[in-house]
Amino acid sequence: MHKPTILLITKSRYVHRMFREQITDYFGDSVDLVDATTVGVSCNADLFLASYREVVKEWEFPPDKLLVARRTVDLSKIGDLIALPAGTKCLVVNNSLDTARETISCLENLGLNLELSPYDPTVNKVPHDVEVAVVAETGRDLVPEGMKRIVYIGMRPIDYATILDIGFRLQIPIPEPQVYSSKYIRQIVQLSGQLSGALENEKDLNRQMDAIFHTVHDGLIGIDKKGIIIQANQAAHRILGHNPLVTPLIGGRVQEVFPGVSVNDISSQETIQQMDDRYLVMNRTYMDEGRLGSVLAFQDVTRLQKLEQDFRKRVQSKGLQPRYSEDNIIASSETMAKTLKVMRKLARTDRTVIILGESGTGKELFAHAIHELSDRRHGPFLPVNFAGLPETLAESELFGYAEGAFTGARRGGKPGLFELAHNGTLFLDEIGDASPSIQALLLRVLQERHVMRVGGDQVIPVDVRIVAATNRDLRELVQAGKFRHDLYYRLFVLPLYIPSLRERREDIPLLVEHFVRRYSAGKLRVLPNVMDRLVAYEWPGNVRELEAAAQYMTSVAEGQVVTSDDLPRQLFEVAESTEDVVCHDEIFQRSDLTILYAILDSLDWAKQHGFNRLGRSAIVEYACRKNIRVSEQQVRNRMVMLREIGLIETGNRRQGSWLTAKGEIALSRIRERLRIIRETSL
Ligand SMILES: Nc1ncnc2c1ncn2[C@@H]1O[C@H](COP(=O)(O)OP(=O)(O)OP(=O)(O)O)[C@@H](O)[C@H]1O
Repeated sequence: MHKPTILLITKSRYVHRMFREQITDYFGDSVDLVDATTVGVSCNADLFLASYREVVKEWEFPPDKLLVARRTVDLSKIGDLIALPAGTKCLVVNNSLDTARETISCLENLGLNLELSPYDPTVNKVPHDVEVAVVAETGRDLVPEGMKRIVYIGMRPIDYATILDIGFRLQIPIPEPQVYSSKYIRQIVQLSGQLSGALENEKDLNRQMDAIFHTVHDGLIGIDKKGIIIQANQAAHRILGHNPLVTPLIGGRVQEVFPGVSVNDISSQETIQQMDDRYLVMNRTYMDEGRLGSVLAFQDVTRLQKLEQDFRKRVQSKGLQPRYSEDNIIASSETMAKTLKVMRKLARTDRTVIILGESGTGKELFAHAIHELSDRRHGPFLPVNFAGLPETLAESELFGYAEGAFTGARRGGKPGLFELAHNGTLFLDEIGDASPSIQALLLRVLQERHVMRVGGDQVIPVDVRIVAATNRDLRELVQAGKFRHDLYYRLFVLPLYIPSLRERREDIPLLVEHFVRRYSAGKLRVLPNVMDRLVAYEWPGNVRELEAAAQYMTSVAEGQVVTSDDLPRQLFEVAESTEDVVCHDEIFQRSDLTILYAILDSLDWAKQHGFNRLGRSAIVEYACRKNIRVSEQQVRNRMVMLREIGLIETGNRRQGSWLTAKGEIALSRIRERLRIIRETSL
């Protein structure tokens, strides 16, 4: 399994080190971290994580791969800042003006009652009345002279939302997100504890707490010793669904606002509490052992829990699904070698691919291989088969539905396959069977690259690669008015044709051996005359039918070999009539086998390239290109013999020859024989 790589783009090595430590804390060694200062920014990473916004002006990134980390402040380090008298003028020093401004906005978000201004290291001018420098991360050496006091607030860590974003983008599980979010709550509570120690009376405490309380995202409630709420921030009102002007929390009993939760049992140890159908992470810190009351901190983690559940489900379903790669495609024929070569090229383009071929030729196998060879291989691969999909279900399967979209709709709605395949590949199998209304919806999403859930009003952008497949003639369906021509052109970007098994009979022995080995656990082998019959058969159901035949033969065979008595019924009829041809052992023993091969192969080449027939001189030229030296006379003699045994035919007026069905079979047998001779003579 490929390990995703994150390229860290930071301005200083301290920040780089902190990013590295923090990401490793969360994701362990499931990601590789690379430093942009060592490898440069052009490296082929799965995600570019930058510590500053202006990075986009410096380099061009694939937009879906760049993430500018949102940063927060380390709450455990700002105790000294809180203890400063209200209104103190401070200079915030960072290694650039922009980062200093960012730090200020983080501190202001905490509601600190200080006058903070950024320090510009390039100007080096300090307002005369400022005596306190607030130093974040890398500004230590830049503090201007004349400062009476320096307050260090440490590194600004990556915020939790960014960590989640990284996990989702790279599809790596994030262990127990709620534990990390509650770490944050614990810090807030510790801070409140520090405050209570630093401040003497309840009035001061309230004033300072007010400052911190209002802009943090966690619900905070100050409770007096009798259990009455004396302070509550906006987040607490929002989380509990109280309008502070209509039903303020202040003055109420704490127990009443948390129905079903035993508030008295909550301690400084954070716990997850269920309140109706929601989940809250809560803890409570007693100040001065409860004499000054307590602070209850809480956060609504219903969404996080749901995200986590969805994520796990997704990872699990991904894990349960068989994933095939190119290695699972068994083939030795030249035709398939060419097909595989084209597939590898198409796979790397990220464009829509449509796989065409008869039923059972391995189209789904190829779709998997394309995904595995593409840059999206770490993302999901989701198949949807339109042949068996009832029209009534198709829309909600593909696009999901919003909560309350219809009676019985699941709470919170359900994501559709397009959403789930985000950053991965969606395999639209049997696309020719999609109903007209589904075709219209597919067209829209392929044009607009976003979806809207059924009954929803939100536009959800999706980054999905489409691989479609069909065994029907789509062009014919378009002409018959059964398939939209605009969708046809959207899908028909990169077609990949998978040849039928009878067009590549050389693959048959290899496939038979493979499946017989698999279904007999290596105990059975196939007799040569049985193999001849299998090669001669037309295989209308292609590899799927061959696999089923192997299952049948290995079930009925006795002893260690598969005999002609073990062949499935459909093979009896055809095999009898062609056996005399393919068992021409004397052909294989002939010393001029390569000449016979050159003649048959040239006629096969002609057929593949749309020529109905080929003349003698063209056959000689073809043989020459294959390094087989042969005269026109020699070709003429051999062609007489091949005509007599029915492998080729020649037009009445002798204007060229072509390969018969028997000739095709003989050719694949000769190819196989030559391959064995080549391999054994090496
Ligand atoms: N070249 C191959 N090597 C090994 N197994 C193969 C090969 N081609 C097909 N198969 C197997 O044959 C079966 C049918 O293949 P698959 O479902 O990919 O065909 P398909 O073209 O998608 O069929 P349909 O059009 O009916 O959906 C599968 O079990 C697949 O693993």
